[in-house]
Amino acid sequence: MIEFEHVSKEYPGGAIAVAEFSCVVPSHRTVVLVGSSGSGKTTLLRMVNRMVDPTSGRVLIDGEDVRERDPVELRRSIGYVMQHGGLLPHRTVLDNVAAVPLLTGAPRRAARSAAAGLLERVGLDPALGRRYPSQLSGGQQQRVGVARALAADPNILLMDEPFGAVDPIVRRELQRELLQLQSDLGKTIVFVTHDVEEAFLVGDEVVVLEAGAGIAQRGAPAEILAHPANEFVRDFVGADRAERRLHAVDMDGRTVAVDGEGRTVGVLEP
Ligand SMILES: Nc1ncnc2c1ncn2[C@@H]1O[C@H](COP(=O)(O)OP(=O)(O)OP(=O)(O)O)[C@@H](O)[C@H]1O
Repeated sequence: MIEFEHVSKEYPGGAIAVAEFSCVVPSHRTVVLVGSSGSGKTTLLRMVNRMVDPTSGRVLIDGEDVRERDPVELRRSIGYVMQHGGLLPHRTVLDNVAAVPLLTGAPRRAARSAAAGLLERVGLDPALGRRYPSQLSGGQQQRVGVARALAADPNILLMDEPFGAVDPIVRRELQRELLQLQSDLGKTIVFVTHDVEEAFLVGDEVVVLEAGAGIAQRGAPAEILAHPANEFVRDFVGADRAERRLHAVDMDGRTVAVDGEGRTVGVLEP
């Protein structure tokens, strides 16, 4: 479990990125922080692995203040996936995935064979392990980023716009694969995105942020869509958009769902 307790962050120069943010991320759940650019999402994420220390307030992991932990050891114990993969360009894919286990003393052979297994787990041919990151597509690089984050078998995964740099079709595939992975592995995931559709797809819970990481609403996707807390959330999640407004139409004994633009989007199960 991760707890943010009244955390604030003022950067040198006076930018208040986060103001008094409190939130609990339950173990084995995916909580998505969604908000527009500059709302403080990355700052919050980086407080968990101490890449950013809050100006005030605390972040606790399983009850322990992260400031009690050694930052390097803490970072190695938490998986972190960045938008552009963050892979080391001069290391092979396999060595990128094995990097943290090697740093923490795993034998080379075991680390590499575990890394090959992780490549398969994220849907890549282990033969790609011999290539360098620049010899992979954007989607493949993101998969390597996920494999690398999983390599130390962390309980916590931090994902910062992990699929932001790939085309929409690959993005959809990666999102689905993450859901599958999560149903197998049950990590505690904090996922940052500015894309509401992505937030609703991958999140067990979604936290909609305003400027300064103010919580506009927090809840399951269905709760937020059904009962947006205010105009800001209603607008942000597009609750009134035509494709979200479905109605039922009888069609020869079956009921089909039709959206606000008249498009048939599915059949309701009896
Ligand atoms: N190192 C820094 N020094 C000064 N100001 C910063 C620093 N990092 C972030 N900020 C400011 O803090 C605010 C929040 O930034 P943050 O990156 O956390 O937002 P975000 O929601 O992740 O944005 P994006 O979606 O654009 O990545 C912004 O106004 C940003 O300019």
